[in-house]
Amino acid sequence: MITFDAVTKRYPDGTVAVDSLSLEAPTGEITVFVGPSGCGKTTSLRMINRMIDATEGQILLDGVPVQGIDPPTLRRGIGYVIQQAGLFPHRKIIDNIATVPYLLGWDRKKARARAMELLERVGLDPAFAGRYPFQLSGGQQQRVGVARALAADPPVLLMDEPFSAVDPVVRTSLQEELLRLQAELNKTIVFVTHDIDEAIKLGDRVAVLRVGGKLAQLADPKTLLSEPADDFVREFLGHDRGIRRLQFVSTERLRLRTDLTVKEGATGPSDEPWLLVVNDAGRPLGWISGSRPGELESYGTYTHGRDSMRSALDAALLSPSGCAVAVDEDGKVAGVATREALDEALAEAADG
Ligand SMILES: Nc1ncnc2c1ncn2[C@@H]1O[C@H](COP(=O)(O)OP(=O)(O)OP(=O)(O)O)[C@@H](O)[C@H]1O
Repeated sequence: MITFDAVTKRYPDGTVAVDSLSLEAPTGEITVFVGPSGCGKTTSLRMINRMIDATEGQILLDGVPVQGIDPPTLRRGIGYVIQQAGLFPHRKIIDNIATVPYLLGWDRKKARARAMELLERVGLDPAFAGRYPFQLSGGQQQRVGVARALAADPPVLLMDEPFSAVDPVVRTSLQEELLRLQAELNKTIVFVTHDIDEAIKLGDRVAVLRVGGKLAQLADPKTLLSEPADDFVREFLGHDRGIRRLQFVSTERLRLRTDLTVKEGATGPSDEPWLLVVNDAGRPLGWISGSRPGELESYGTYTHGRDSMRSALDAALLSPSGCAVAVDEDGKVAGVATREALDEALAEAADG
């Protein structure tokens, strides 16, 4: 566990970057620091591995004050990932990943074997091992940055806006990769971002900081969205706070109709305005309407019980029928969530 105990950082010019910050980042969880530019996120993060020293108060690692640990020893147990990966441009990918094991005096063969293992772990082709950073895309470099931080298997990982320099699609896949890795590795992660969506997606706990380095709220994402502590947090969460809350509402209890699907080629007259056509394997092909029986219209799917109500609503909005297609883990149609069913679920979510 990482503990901030009344930590203040005053820079020599008098700027108070962090003001009496007290919070805990529990072991095995992702704690996200989020807030507007200049609110002290990076300063807070860097005080953990002593790249910056606190002016007052203390930071404890499993109860031990970091001030008492010499920085090289401290950093051996703390992986650090930054924006744009910060790879050594003249070193091959494999040697970039093996940087810390080399520093720790591992033999070359063992360090390289570890690097190869990590390359695969972060979802990269082993063939990249012999390339140089400039021969990789930004997203791939970022994965190498994560692999490098994990190389010596540190219990703590500090991540400073690691995904903010890549496009939104790559960013989403990096976020998912991190969550997948974390489910296996259970590191204690402190993650800095200015993007509230990223904070909500990744954080077990989210610390919202305001300019002046003061903690505005520390809560799990669901609580943050439903009970913002004050106007600053409310505003920072943005106007679509309600929609975001749906991310935490399960589709398990969403009522499905199974009488609105027809096999391909078996369509006949129906009283229903829309029917969903499925193939022999039970996968969706498209909607047909009574008014245009020959044409298959687009549809949106969500995985029933696994995806959230936000996904179900998104799926409904992608279908001209206004209904969401519920599929199982194999992509087979489990049923259809009609507007009425979605309405009921939304009313329930608003109550709860
Ligand atoms: N070396 C320094 N000397 C003086 N002031 C500094 C120094 N480094 C940072 N600051 C100031 O401290 C405050 C907090 O900076 P910090 O980089 O921690 O914020 P941040 O929340 O990470 O911002 P951003 O999202 O823009 O990176 C800012 O007002 C910044 O200008």
